[in-house]
Amino acid sequence: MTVTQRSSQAAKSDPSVEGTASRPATARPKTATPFSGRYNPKLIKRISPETSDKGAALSHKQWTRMVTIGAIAMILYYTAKTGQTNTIMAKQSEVLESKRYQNSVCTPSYRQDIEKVGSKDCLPRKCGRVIMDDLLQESETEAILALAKKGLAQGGSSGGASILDLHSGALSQGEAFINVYKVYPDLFTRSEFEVYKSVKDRVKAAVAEHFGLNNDHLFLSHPTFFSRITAAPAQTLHDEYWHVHIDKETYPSFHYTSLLYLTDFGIDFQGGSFVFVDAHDNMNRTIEPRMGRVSAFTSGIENKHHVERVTSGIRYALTMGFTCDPSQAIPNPGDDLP
Ligand SMILES: O=C(O)CCC(=O)C(=O)O
Ligand SMILES: [Fe+2]
Repeated sequence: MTVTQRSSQAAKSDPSVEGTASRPATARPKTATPFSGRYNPKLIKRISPETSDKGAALSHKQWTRMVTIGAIAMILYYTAKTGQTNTIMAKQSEVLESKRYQNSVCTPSYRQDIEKVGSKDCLPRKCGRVIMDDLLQESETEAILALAKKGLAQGGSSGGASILDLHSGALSQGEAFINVYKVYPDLFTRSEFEVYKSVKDRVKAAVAEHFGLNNDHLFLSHPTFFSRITAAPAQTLHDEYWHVHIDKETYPSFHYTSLLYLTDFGIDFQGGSFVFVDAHDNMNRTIEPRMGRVSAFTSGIENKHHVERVTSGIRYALTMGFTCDPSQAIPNPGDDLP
């Protein structure tokens, strides 16, 4: 699947989201045919208000009122039921020409945690989230996807979610994990590790730049892993990726989380959107995965999120965690190759 094959449709409506416009991935052919019924604008001039409702059981005005009341009632019903409304921060079908971001206030405990374990140069200028579509080249993303596919093909969870951690070697197999380096010591090449390191370095520098950190005081941390998600039913708790969570609680060393998407929502898989669950304004903010799209966010309570269940196809992504705590830093995989 190449970038140009992806469909296009740009949308940006959340006023709290900042950043630049996007461009459609490709031009979508105009397929809409004019509506030929009585509300076709071309017909309006020919229908006078006096004659337009002649013979109708309900007048135009009454219909409009009924439809409006019905729509309001439905919106109120769903909002009251879930308490949340939804907006899309980045659609799969749009290409962000530069970063799109949303700032938020850091909680005191998040800042205190960084102050306790790391440099003050690792404190964010602001908390929040950012999405970038132009950080990596298509060839790099393709190489990373090929690496992920090759590694994950050697194992695989019996449920819907498999992981491959190139740092520890953990690879899902059945209902447990194997160490891929023990079972397949020569699986990955030096050049594969090099492209992985180069992508990681670029993402890390972009995280440092966006949040206003000194990159030398930010470190890659555990767990950093590839995920492959299918619609297969979960067999163990490891397969239940869809729960709402806070990364700082799930992965205590994380201060910043980044995600690199390797396949496309709506094309390679259905479902599987990433959703920020914002309590301050009862809003769910969705990022639709797009190949090569990078998102990053501060890992505290301000960025509660979950992944929607994948309903078909295969979703590949790379989760990379960054910490301010030098004692939690992990080395690059392949550094010990002869
Ligand atoms: O794959 C994603 O989009 C997010 C994964 C996630 O939330 C996590 O690994 O903590
Ligand atoms: Fe997460």
